[in-house]
Amino acid sequence: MPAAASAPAPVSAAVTVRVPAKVNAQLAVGGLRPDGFHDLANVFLAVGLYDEVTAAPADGLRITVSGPDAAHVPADDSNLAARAARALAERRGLRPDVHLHIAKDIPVAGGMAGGSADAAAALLACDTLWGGGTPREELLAICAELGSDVPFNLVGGAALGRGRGELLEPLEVGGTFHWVFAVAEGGLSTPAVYRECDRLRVAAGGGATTADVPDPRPDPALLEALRTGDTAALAAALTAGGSSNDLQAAAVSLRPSLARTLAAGTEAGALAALVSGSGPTCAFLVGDEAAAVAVADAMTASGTCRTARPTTAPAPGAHVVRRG
Ligand SMILES: C[C@@](CO)(OP(=O)(O)O)[C@H](O)COP(=O)(O)OP(=O)(O)OC[C@H]1O[C@@H](n2ccc(N)nc2=O)[C@H](O)[C@@H]1O
Ligand SMILES: Nc1ncnc2c1ncn2[C@@H]1O[C@H](COP(=O)(O)OP(=O)(O)O)[C@@H](O)[C@H]1O
Repeated sequence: MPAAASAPAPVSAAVTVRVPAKVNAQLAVGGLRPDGFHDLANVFLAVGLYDEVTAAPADGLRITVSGPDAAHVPADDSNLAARAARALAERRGLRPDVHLHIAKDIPVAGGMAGGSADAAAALLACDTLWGGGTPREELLAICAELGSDVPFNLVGGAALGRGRGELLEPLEVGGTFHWVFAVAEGGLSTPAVYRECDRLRVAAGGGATTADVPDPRPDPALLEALRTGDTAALAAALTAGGSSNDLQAAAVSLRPSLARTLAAGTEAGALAALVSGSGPTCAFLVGDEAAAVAVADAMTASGTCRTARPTTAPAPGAHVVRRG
């Protein structure tokens, strides 16, 4: 293999990409696969909490992080943004000479795909800094190698994720939905929550593998509610059969205090309450902006979360917001 070249003369001094968090409107979890992943029907919805990743030319690869949760984000090679820059540089035969600064606003280890978001943003920022031109399909393939959620963070909006979540079909959304996110103190480990889901299934008398668990399927009523922008219908679909999130029971089992957080949101007037992905962030669907502010205030006052953030969905995927 030829030696890696220095990065081409950058098109600008720095490129900043904004990238959204996500909530899983539905997370149907199939059985444990031989490769350690679970097949999913993952209805991703990008929400308006954002990280920004700035890529600037440097000698070697450097990571810095700012924001209230910065201390909980690794600033070394294990950072998903660093892994994204290395993966792209390797494909393009370049040295990963880049300083990545992550301005972090997405809760860390909160079930909102913050690390995946930074990986997608770093990929787009580096590609733009290094002259662009990597085909979208290739960027998506690199995203899928970095993690199951990363392709969705690149595309944003709403999408159905099949396979382990990386095989995306865009979904139509017919309106704006209002949400409040109750951010917990401390995170939950995604693999630990999947393991707990398997453990609970076995304890309930079933098995946990693909042979025992039915194929995960998207709920047609939930997809229709998204398509028509119908908040009441979405609330009904989110709570049908308890929760549209198959990881919710596992997250609550590992963090029993989440039951109180969910109840506090319902008491405050939320139309639906669910754990966001693997948690521990809890997501509350509300009717409008005024209700979002009221529920966020009530959640903060309830003492059942660290902070509460009102926002809307869908949000756009990773996109360049500044150059130079
Ligand atoms: C649960 C979800 C829901 O969108 O996200 P979070 O709520 O954590 O953000 C995702 O499935 C998380 O995706 P992501 O965080 O990208 O996971 P990956 O890095 O690909 O995998 C980390 C680990 O999670 C487990 N995993 C992940 C995806 C999947 N379909 N099945 C799994 O069992 C495996 O143990 C895997 O080793
Ligand atoms: N850029 C990053 N931002 C946040 N966490 C990161 C990042 N890179 C690696 N991590 C690691 O990934 C773990 C999961 O973080 P995150 O993606 O925010 O949560 P989740 O998988 O629950 O959505 C963190 O505990 C952290 O150690």
